[in-house]
Amino acid sequence: MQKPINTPLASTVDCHVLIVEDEFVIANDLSLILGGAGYSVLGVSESVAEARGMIGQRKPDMVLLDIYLKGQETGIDLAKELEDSTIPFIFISANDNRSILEQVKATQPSGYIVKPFREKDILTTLEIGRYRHAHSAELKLREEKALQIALTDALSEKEPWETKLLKAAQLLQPHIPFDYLTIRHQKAASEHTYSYYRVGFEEYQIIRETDFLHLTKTTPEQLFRMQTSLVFEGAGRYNQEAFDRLSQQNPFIHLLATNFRLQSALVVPLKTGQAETFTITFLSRQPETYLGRHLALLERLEQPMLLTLERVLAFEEVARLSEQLQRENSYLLEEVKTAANFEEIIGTSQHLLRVFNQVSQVAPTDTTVLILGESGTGKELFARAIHNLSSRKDKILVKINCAALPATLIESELFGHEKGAFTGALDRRIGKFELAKGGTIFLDEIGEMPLELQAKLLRVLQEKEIERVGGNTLIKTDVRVIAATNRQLEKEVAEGRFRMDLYFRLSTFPIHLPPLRERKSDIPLLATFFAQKSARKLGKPFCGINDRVLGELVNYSWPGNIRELENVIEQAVILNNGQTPLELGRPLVSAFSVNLLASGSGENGRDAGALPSAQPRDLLDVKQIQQETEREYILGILKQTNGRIRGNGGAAELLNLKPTTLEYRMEKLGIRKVLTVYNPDAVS
Ligand SMILES: Nc1ncnc2c1ncn2[C@@H]1O[C@H](COP(=O)(O)OP(=O)(O)OP(=O)(O)O)[C@@H](O)[C@H]1O
Repeated sequence: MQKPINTPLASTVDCHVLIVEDEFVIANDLSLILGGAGYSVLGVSESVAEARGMIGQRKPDMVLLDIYLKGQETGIDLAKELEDSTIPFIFISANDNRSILEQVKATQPSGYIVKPFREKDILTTLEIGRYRHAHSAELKLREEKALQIALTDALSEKEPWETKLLKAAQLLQPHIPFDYLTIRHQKAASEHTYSYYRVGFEEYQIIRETDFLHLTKTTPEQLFRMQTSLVFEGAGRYNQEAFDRLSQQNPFIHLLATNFRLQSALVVPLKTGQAETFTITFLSRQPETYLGRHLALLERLEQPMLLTLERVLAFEEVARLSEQLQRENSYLLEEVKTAANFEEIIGTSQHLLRVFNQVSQVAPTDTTVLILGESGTGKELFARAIHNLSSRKDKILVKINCAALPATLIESELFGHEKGAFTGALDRRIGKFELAKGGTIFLDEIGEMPLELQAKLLRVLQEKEIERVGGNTLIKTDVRVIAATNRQLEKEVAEGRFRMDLYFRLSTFPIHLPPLRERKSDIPLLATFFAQKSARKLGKPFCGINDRVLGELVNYSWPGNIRELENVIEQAVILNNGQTPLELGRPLVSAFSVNLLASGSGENGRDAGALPSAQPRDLLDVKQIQQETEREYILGILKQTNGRIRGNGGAAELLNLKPTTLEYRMEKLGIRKVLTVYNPDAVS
């Protein structure tokens, strides 16, 4: 419940009264009456201009005001200014013309005394006037305090800015009227404008940028240019000619004025300590809406609003950072799982030593690196090594597999998106490029990137700027890019699936990782390393690898490269009793063949088995190896299904192929269908 208002009036000595009266005798009379009652008379002015001068020197606590004065201006003109400056005034006039009285009433005087007057009339009206003024001043103060609290609450709510600011606008309306309100929020690298159009008593239409462009027939570029030319250094009110001038100087205000028939404005820029600015512009259809008291109210609200905004922004920043931290954290957890130090790259073959040299050369620079090599040759491992040997090693390495995401999602995954950028974009999300700030981004399977996105990636590499999906601002990036592919990018370029310009941009420093079959001397080392690692993981003793087994490993062609070797050894360790040297648990049939089979079946329109006959020698060898591997793999599956091709659990189903396609491939690979009963000796 509110406390009853009972403000004691200041003593008459402390009440300074200005008399604005051009008749000397009356003015003198008034001075004597006031002086006799103990009031301090500030002075007597004969004209509005003179009164203004005196008020400028010292603000009176009360003005006794005649209507007709010396000069052009009347007491009513001055009354408007007094009201605006919240100086109470009492009219003293002999005028009883009705229209004049109407005008007098509109100025909300604290009293009205008709000439000729008695001393008693003057002193009583003065007393009542002072009391009413003090009373309403306190009421206003309370109202203002309540407004301040309500604004703080509205702005602190956990809602989007658009909703919060609408609530704040609704709260301000009874105090500062407007027909159109725009709030422009500028940050270092981005900005957003919120606009509200009053369409009913308490009804507002949110004017979003697209609506605005449509309504005003403007292009986004034009709007951006107009808005950026709009700079308000301080608060100001613009009525009548001042508004016309503002609108002439300022194309954005002009656009608003013509499209929404606006005629006056009140502007206040709020600059936060985080170097963000909120420029609030109230606009009205009336030519003289904004008074000094509106501006004064805004100036009084400025500090509390700034404090609230700074707090809310700081809170948002903390939330953003903690989200970033959480993301980084989940990456780091993944990192722990896949951690691989440079020392853990095993191999002493000439091929590998050459790669080590290249890695040490390029790692400390910020150069983009393209790692080429078959699947499982260690591309990711080397990407991590490059990151770990660079000055960015204490920052995050973010990996993105371009083949694992649907084309429609890669862009948002890489660059992030704004809320509402597409169906399902419920929140703003930062992309991997932003996440990798200061660190490295590893774009695995770059050859799978859709053409349209390749253009955007090229721009990012050249300009070092990204744009979120659905966003309209460019964000600076500081990220080193390492890309990898198992495709022959030159062939992809020749066939129009990969942009040549991006290829050249990426291949500034290419590193070719040799397939395992070309560095057989590393196989025993790697096998022993993986066996020890698995044994440690499983808590088993390791008794070495049988020589015969090592021989088998060295002679195998390893189409799945090191990953396949690692899997084979891990299985062998699982099956090993921990007391005898390692034996292979199964014949060497490559799991990697699934990929070959898939690409060979023409799913992506890329037939691995359909190389043109004029290929160089080494490519033909590859083709033979692929066919051999595919043959082995199909045989392996047929063994599992006891030779059954069709139906539930048949080889075609396991291979995710149509039975006729499988039969066709089997025929091509020389596998005959007589294999109906599993006979391990016959197949291995
Ligand atoms: N020289 C090496 N020493 C030790 N481990 C290795 C070596 N090269 C690769 N590996 C291991 O082999 C596995 C496959 O390597 P990685 O994932 O880096 O290959 P990739 O070329 O990126 O494969 P893909 O093209 O299929 O993504 C990983 O477990 C990696 O740790």
